[in-house]
Amino acid sequence: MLLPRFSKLIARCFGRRWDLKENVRNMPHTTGRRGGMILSGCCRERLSVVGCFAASCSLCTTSRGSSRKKELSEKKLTSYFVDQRRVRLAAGSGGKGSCSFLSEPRKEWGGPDGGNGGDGGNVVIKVNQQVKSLSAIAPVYRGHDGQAGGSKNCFGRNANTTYIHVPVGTVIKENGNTMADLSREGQEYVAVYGGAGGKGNRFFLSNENRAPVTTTPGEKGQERVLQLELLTMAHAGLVGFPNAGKSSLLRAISNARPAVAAYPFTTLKPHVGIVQYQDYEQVAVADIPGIIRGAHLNRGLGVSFLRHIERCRFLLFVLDLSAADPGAQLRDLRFELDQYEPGLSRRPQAIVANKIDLPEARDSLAELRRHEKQRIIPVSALTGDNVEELLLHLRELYDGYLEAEQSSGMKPLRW
Ligand SMILES: Nc1nc2c(ncn2[C@@H]2O[C@H](COP(=O)(O)OP(=O)(O)OP(=O)(O)O)[C@@H](O)[C@H]2O)c(=O)[nH]1
Ligand SMILES: [Mg+2]
Repeated sequence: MLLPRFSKLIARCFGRRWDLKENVRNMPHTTGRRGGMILSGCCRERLSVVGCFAASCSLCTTSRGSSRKKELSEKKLTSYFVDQRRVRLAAGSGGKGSCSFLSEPRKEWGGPDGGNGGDGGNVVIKVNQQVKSLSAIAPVYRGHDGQAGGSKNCFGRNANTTYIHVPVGTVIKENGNTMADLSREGQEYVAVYGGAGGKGNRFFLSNENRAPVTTTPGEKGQERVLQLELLTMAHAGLVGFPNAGKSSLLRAISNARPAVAAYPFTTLKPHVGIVQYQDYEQVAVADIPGIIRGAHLNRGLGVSFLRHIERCRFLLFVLDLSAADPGAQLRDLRFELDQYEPGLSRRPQAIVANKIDLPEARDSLAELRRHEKQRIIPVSALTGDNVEELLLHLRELYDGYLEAEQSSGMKPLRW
């Protein structure tokens, strides 16, 4: 019996009688087991020292009320944006044919009855609007194999198709050649075909051979290695140097909430914001990570994000009026775009001169206007000054795009 022995010990430690029945719940660090009491090692010490603050003692920490929810590691909090993936695809093989002969009472030579195998499953790449990046794409996909044939002329079941869900705007390439451009919701591309099922011995029955034992195995499924590339789908792309205020501008004109901070390369993945007009037209604007001089040589974030500009129907060059030479910024941006794809900088565009609220901005704007013939829209993403002019110009660009698409018989991209 443990209880009387511990009551004596406790009473000796605290110099007074300890009524166990009343103080069981107040007793420090005790756990019950079949009516008896056991003390943890650290709590035994506590009885003699009075006061245990060992952090490793879970019972003590609980009694001090300091149990906090375990914080998530930084790794778990970070969401990765993946816009490129290489996948190996193998379709399912066909099921093998069966070799069997019917044998029933009074039907000893019932003849061959082995069924054919089922076809292997295809692997299909399908657009799903809920998927936003290629991060969930596995490196290898294997289709299901067809079921083998059975006796009594039972055919094996065809395998189900394996679907790989990708975001809108995924381009499928093989050895650098574009195989498919999935730009509409629900669009599918059969990447690899499953093998045909094998033949059972019933298939080989003929007048010459009344008892064939021949069967064929199922065909192997097709195998391919494909590159998946995600190109952000948007009408307009915000192109500018780091810190020019692209994310701030997207916040000012849409409901998107990309991070804004006073250091370069705050934005590390493209964000798409939707600008809503009163006639229910919606223009998608993409905030592309900052581009610096030499981006085509992989400086800064490199060419990886220039790819996203490729899909934008028109461009909004965002210049920082607080920087030394905004004209040079514009020249560098155009140069980088042309290095990536010749003629990319000549897409329909608007030049947005940001940070007009700053005192030095007026001079920079005048200087910029002197060298640039094109229309320049001065705005302040921070205070919202003159954002209306930008919205009107954006709508003009959008209407121009709709007209161009309709006149060429194409279906314009609508959000
Ligand atoms: N005064 C002023 N500051 C601005 C304006 N627009 C943006 N900023 C500031 O400029 C800094 C950079 O803004 P961001 O919107 O993060 O710039 P960004 O172009 O998205 O930068 P990256 O994501 O690094 O490419 C932030 O401190 C903003 O508060 C503006 O119109 N006026
Ligand atoms: Mg940004």
